Amino acid sequence: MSASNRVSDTANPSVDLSGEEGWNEFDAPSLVGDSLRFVSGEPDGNRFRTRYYRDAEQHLHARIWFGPETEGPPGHAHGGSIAAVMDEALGLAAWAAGYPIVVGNLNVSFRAMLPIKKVVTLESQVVSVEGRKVMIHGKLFCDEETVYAEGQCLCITIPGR
Ligand SMILES: CCCCCCCCCCCCCC(=O)SCCNC(=O)CCNC(=O)[C@H](O)C(C)(C)COP(=O)(O)OP(=O)(O)OC[C@H]1O[C@@H](n2cnc3c(N)ncnc32)[C@H](O)[C@@H]1OP(=O)(O)O
Repeated sequence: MSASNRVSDTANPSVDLSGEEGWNEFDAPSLVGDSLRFVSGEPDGNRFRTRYYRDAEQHLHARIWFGPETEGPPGHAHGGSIAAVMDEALGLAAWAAGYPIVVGNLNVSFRAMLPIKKVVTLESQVVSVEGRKVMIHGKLFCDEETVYAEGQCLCITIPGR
């Protein structure tokens, strides 16, 4: 990487994470404290910037900026960065729906390369609850034609929460 690229990568761009009409901002830290620091801990940083919302049906959505420090393949997000976002957001979706969980199993399908320095949308849905097993599905996309990743997340409720 050239020195000039490095300079532009460390600049602090302003990023628009605003939601859609009908979405209400969701105060995730008030629910789960510091547990979101790994992905969401640096709101002005160059890795991820995230903002969570819920719609009228209480489904969790997010606007997520994949910054230059998420890079894997040149110009595109590292698969692990996408998996980390899925882990946090789909786990949080279960918590937001009232299930205190940890993630037991997470499958991520990488459908298209995700350009860095781009804001994408995550949507999620609780698809089933059987005993302690809560299944959440989600996808990362920028429009109907462009889905970057899909996730299926099996969450297991933890006792005493
Ligand atoms: C402490 C929390 C603080 C706040 C956190 C805020 C989070 C914020 C948002 C989150 C962001 C971050 C999110 C994160 O990063 S969470 C961090 C990453 N996840 C972990 O570290 C979890 C590690 N694993 C465990 O702790 C245990 O294995 C758990 C608790 C998951 C289950 O062990 P436990 O001994 O308790 O239960 P059990 O073994 O009797 O199983 C019970 C049932 O579940 C089924 N099963 C279990 N595992 C799997 C599996 N892998 N695939 C398929 N099925 C599985 C099992 O068959 C059984 O089903 P059934 O036989 O009844 O039908």
